[in-house]
Amino acid sequence: MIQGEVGGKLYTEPFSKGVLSRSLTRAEMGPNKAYAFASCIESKLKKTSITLITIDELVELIVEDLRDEDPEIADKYIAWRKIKQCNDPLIILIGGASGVGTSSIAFEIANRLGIRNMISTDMIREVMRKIVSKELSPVIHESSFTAYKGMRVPPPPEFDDVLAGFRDHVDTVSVGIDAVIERSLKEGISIVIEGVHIVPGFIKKELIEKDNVIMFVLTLSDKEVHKGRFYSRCRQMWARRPLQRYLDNFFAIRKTHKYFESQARKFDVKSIENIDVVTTIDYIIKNITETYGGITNVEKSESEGFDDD
Ligand SMILES: Nc1ncnc2c1ncn2[C@@H]1O[C@H](COP(=O)(O)OP(=O)(O)O)[C@@H](O)[C@H]1O
Ligand SMILES: O=C(O)[C@@H](COP(=O)(O)O)OP(=O)(O)O
Repeated sequence: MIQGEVGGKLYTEPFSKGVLSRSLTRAEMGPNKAYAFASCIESKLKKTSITLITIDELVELIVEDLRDEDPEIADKYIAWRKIKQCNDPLIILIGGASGVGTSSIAFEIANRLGIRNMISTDMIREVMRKIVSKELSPVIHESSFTAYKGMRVPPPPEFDDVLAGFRDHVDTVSVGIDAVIERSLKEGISIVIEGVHIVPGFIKKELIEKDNVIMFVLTLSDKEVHKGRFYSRCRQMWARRPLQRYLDNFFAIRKTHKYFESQARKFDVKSIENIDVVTTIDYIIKNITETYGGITNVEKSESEGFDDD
């Protein structure tokens, strides 16, 4: 039996190969290998006369064997456990101009960390559009990069139209994003929020200053690579968004991209060139472990938003 602790209370449960292999896949071990490894750990436990082992002792045993099997996976497993053991819910914000890959990366990060809640800011905006009429806020009824077309009073000539519209659009949607963050903190739910509206400088200061609210910005400095992402996105069978619209507005989208870069610098938000998915994910996980993983060390329960493994 395994002995763990939740909120100061001890509990015991049988060893499960399924639970352990799921944790190992979070550390990027292939599913078959993970199941085989978990079976070896089970046999090892059966061979000893120990009938009760604490979670910490079990983890020590796993890490020892993992180090022999694959040191890189051992490090990833340790990093993942560190994040999972923190007391507070984790709010991960991933922003970037349209097409840079925020939804793809957010999905992978949520998977890796076992976070079951994820929302795109496009969805938050869609709810807001039902509440706020086009007459009242024309900008949020546009895309972020065409928002300038909805501005009732055009910006003074010294301002860039696209960026003035973008800022207005993001500022409005940020009210909804703040609400999702506040609710997640109140309920103790970990969540990944992603999209073009996650812009440094726009989320409420008191929220973004929390250690467990962590923002990243994705970039693609090569504009041809960026353009290519719209082609690959629109090739997917289920994609319903017309390629031409993004190509026609590509110049405006690049302006917002530049704005993301400068805001990230100004507000000291980590920005990552999203060239290779694995590199981007590893960077984000490493960063979260370093900035947040070392804070507290109380076992998390399932209700706090992570998968129970
Ligand atoms: N690191 C990456 N390497 C290669 N392709 C990527 C990467 N990140 C995203 N993509 C692809 O680029 C396209 C746009 O990504 P998506 O996540 O939809 O962007 P966004 O949500 O920022 O608009 C998708 O087809 C996606 O599969
Ligand atoms: O407003 C915008 O910039 C895009 C963001 O979506 P992503 O490209 O980031 O998914 O939404 P759209 O109006 O094109 O549906």
